[in-house]
Amino acid sequence: MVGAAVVRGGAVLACRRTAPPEAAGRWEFPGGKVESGETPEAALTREVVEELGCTVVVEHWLDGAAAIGGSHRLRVAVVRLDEGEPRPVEHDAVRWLGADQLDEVDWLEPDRPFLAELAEVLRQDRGDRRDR
Ligand SMILES: Nc1nc2c([nH]c(=O)n2[C@H]2C[C@H](O)[C@@H](COP(=O)(O)OP(=O)(O)OP(=O)(O)O)O2)c(=O)[nH]1
Repeated sequence: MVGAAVVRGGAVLACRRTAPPEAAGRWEFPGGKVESGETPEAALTREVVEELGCTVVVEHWLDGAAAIGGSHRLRVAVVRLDEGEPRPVEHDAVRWLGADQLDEVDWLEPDRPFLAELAEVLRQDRGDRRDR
């Protein structure tokens, strides 16, 4: 599984799931399964088009991988918006969260190990903007 941390202006786009019932209302990175013959980067950009209707460019992968269930693992990459404005297709809400707001939503458990490094990326991103 791959997840996309869409970063813009020091904030990341968190998306609220609608299914299955035990995950509905909880927050995640847009993404999904890497299909056979597909690179993780291609899977990520495909899933973002499907779920948010916009294109992204993969910047870098965050450290580590989180176990999902018994047999899957989740990797998360920082991505940048390319064409279009993200709008939820499958999710019922999206929120832009700054570094200090990441704990304001109830993330799916496998996403949590990525949040500390992501907070650093967001702080850096905000700093870069101020310098411009
Ligand atoms: N997309 C996504 N899935 C996550 C995250 N964290 C996490 O535990 N998961 C789990 C929930 C699901 O069990 C599984 C991904 O399911 P999914 O429905 O989004 O992906 P999929 O590829 O099966 O679905 P689809 O896009 O092909 O319809 O990974 C996350 O940040 N993003």
